[in-house]
Amino acid sequence: MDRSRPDPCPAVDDDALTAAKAELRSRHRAARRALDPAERARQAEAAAEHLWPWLAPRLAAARGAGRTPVVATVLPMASEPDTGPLRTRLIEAGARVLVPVIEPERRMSWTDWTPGVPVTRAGNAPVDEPTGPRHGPDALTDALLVLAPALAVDRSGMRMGQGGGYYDRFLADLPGSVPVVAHVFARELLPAGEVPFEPTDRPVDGVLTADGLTWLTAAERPAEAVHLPDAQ
Ligand SMILES: Nc1nc2c(c(=O)[nH]1)N(C=O)[C@@H](CNc1ccc(C(=O)N[C@@H](CCC(=O)O)C(=O)O)cc1)CN2
Ligand SMILES: Nc1ncnc2c1ncn2[C@@H]1O[C@H](COP(=O)(O)OP(=O)(O)OP(=O)(O)O)[C@@H](O)[C@H]1O
Repeated sequence: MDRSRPDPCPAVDDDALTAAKAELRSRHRAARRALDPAERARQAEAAAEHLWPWLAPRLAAARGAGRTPVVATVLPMASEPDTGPLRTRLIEAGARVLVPVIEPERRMSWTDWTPGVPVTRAGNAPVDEPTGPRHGPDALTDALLVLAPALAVDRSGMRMGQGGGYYDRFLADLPGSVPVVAHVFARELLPAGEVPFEPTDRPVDGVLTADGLTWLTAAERPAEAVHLPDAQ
């Protein structure tokens, strides 16, 4: 996957960047809080449905080759896009589902999620984490997909998360062969250049919303973003 950064980097100083991120975060958090739970549930089903035509053949191919396909996602906070329907499908398709655990120094490890797995609330963020064995980033070296949380992402692939830098650090070391797709609400997919970024930020390859799966940089697609809601 092409993970080159958009160029040129916007010329903003650190304070302006921090302020721009804070403003964008508070705007998107407020919009998320206003979303009706029934609509959130509908959107979770729709997002899983849109991802499936791309994912299912890859899951089947891995299984056919005797491998257990690995997909990373999250156990969502109440305000985030729900990943429940997708996780259920993944387990039914024989995938291994890994979700993050917060570690010191803003690092993450990964644990297996299965239906009914015991979870505990993270110490310093409102997220649940399975209590089972933890794995380092190597568990995702050959992953089929990393579905990354974000508060907003723009069409150049720059994502803005909750502000901890957890995913930034993780993605910086992830092999470029693993596709990274940001999972957001449709209104959080913004025009290119609207998400402020730092040199440590690494663009995502695609964006999943309830409206479709959008690839931003994959080699087989044109340079500009292409919307493929029903991609096979
Ligand atoms: N579901 C999920 N798990 C995740 C992440 C994430 O973004 N989503 N993370 C990705 O880095 C890490 C946790 N990082 C986090 C860091 C800060 C806040 C935070 O400040 N949250 C706000 C509340 C946001 C809201 O409810 O809308 C807060 O506590 O005020 C949340 C998660 C690892 N696990
Ligand atoms: N690879 C890295 N190494 C060291 N510091 C980093 C790295 N990536 C990001 N940071 C720092 O982490 C802090 C938070 O970054 P940023 O605002 O981009 O987080 P985010 O993308 O919103 O959060 P997350 O990645 O957890 O979803 C910033 O101060 C940033 O400089």
